[in-house]
Amino acid sequence: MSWMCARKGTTRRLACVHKPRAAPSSFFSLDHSSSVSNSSKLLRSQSDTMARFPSQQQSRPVHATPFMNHSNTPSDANYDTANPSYIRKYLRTYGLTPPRAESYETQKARCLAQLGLKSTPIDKFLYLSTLRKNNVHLFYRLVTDHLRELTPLIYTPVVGEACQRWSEIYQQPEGMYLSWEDRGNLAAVIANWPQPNVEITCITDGSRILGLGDLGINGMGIPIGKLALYTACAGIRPEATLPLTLDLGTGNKTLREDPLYMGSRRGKISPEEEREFMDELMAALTERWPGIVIQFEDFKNPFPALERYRDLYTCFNDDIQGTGAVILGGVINAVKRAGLPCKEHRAVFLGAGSAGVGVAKQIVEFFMREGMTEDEARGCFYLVDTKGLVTADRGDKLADHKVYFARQDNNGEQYKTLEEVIDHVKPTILMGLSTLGGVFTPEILRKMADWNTAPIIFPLSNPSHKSECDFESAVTNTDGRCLFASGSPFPSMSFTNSTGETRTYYPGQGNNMYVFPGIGLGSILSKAVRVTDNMIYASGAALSQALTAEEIERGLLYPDITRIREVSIVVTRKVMRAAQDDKVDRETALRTMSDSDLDNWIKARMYDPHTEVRALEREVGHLLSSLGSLSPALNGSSEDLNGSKL
Ligand SMILES: NC(=O)c1ccc[n+]([C@@H]2O[C@H](COP(=O)([O-])OP(=O)(O)OC[C@H]3O[C@@H](n4cnc5c(N)ncnc54)[C@H](O)[C@@H]3O)[C@@H](O)[C@H]2O)c1
Ligand SMILES: O=C(O)C[C@H](O)C(=O)O
Ligand SMILES: [Mg+2]
Repeated sequence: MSWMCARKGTTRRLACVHKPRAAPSSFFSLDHSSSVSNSSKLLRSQSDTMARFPSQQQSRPVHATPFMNHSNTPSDANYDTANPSYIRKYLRTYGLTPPRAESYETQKARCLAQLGLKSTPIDKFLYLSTLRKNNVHLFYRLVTDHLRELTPLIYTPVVGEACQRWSEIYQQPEGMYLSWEDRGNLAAVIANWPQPNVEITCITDGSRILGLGDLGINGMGIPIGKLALYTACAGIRPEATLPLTLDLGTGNKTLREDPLYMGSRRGKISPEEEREFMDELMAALTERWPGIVIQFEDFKNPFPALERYRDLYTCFNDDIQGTGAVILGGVINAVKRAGLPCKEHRAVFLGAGSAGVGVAKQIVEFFMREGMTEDEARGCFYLVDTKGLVTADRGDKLADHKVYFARQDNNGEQYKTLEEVIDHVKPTILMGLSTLGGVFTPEILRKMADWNTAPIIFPLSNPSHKSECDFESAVTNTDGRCLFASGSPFPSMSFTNSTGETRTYYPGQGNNMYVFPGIGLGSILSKAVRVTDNMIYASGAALSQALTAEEIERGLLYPDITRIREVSIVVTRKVMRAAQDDKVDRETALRTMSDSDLDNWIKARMYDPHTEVRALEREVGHLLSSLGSLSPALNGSSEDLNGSKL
């Protein structure tokens, strides 16, 4: 599916113009002099893309290695109070932590108690950031064991406030910043990243952070938060992730005038300059880490970059494609529950941006797979932007990505407001991807309930206060009949409907966090040379099938969030199968593996923070026994006091 070629039948190929600038020899006085070279030029073809992968590329290691922090010294995770004494001695941290080797449960109890002492969400966010820095394995043990409670603190909604206040609350380096001023030298700057084996990066330029607008480099919270979920939900090792924020200027004048703002004061660079910068960036990233998966996030206009790079690099755009897939998963289930055939659905989308168009296109694909023609499927969609219903004869120049959905059947009439559009369409599906909190008013919700037995209502804008309506309003104004999913989490609620039945209602969280971890891991493990449309679709379809009987019984549209790690394995497998079907996988030996063997193979490669100390113990044990020097003085076990044997 070509995002920039919205007019049917046209295929616009963008010329790849890349003019690397020579790095001044004095740019950095570092011993790594990998400035942009000829070999880092934008790769031009599939065979070039294949050539990026060394033929002997190793499978990712299953064993644990001591975690290295950003200055390439042993990180504070090596001071884990769960480490038994002989590990502390091996790591030379013996004596530097209190003597007792603690169980995970004890550690977690302390962390949760400390977290409870923090009174505001941002204080909790900062506490967790510091914990991740101080003891990465403990942080992930805590997060994976308390996903429901902690995800909102490290991701949406709290990450939204963290981004708005990033330059005020900044405490420590946690990712990489690349500036327009660094152009020509991006490879040299990237060489500063201390981790040698990066497998995935999440990149933003901060220009559309959630529904909060242009936040410039303050958007760094997003790549950090997303990559934390890659680790927590799909087990990509923390040190294999690179949060990356581009300082390409900001259109946010308030930020530029804020003395604490940590980015450049320039206005946003032009689209042409951005393209030049991105060309160099993509080449530099893949030059250093040939197998890297590149995820674009929260760019204001992400369509040109996706179109330009999708066939050249292993990359995807989470807001267009990840969101499309996750909502596809929820819609497949909602359509089934609503009981209407696809062809009888009419979907109104408030918001015709990256997410709106990305979601609509995935559902078109679903309707087509259910037997409709492309024109019939497309005809079910009514997109609304700031100027009203997107029509072909509206009189303004439509952005390329909207043209595909422009209505031609409006008989010259233009519908300017959401209310006018929904009265005209009487939709069965109402989607919100507009950044306009509360715009699905009680009146609109009641109309949806009048027109439909089971209205599908997905207010998907983030964070919570940008949601087009909250769960309570949707339930109460539809008499509990809506099929609901929101981008940010809402609590479940008890409600008595008009027939006097009281029950608990559970909101769905239609957030791309259900799919991007699996898309990323599937691409890494299959060593995909590209991320294809089938891989994206497969992630959403897999998600729709991942519910248990009990979850279906509870009326859920998405699996319970506490099962997300388990669900990510299935999503990963389906993404890998789609990569195999499309023959973009390089780990071809996996093609003949059975599904259950492949699941086990995936699982064995997932980072599990609970087994890190045990894995380290095994590694040190093997090392010492192979040296024949496993002396009693080096023995020890958890919950022993360590100090007795030196
Ligand atoms: N739930 C998820 O997983 C998920 C994923 C991606 C994006 N989102 C959310 O979706 C929202 C939109 O993201 P995007 O990337 O599409 O942004 P975008 O800027 O590309 O698109 C926003 C769209 O909303 C429209 N809009 C804005 N104000 C409007 C108004 N007053 N009336 C009518 N339309 C209006 C714009 O015209 C545009 O079409 C954000 O809040 C984002 O957080 C959610
Ligand atoms: O970041 C999220 O929570 C989802 C999505 O990518 C967004 O931009 O809102
Ligand atoms: Mg996003």
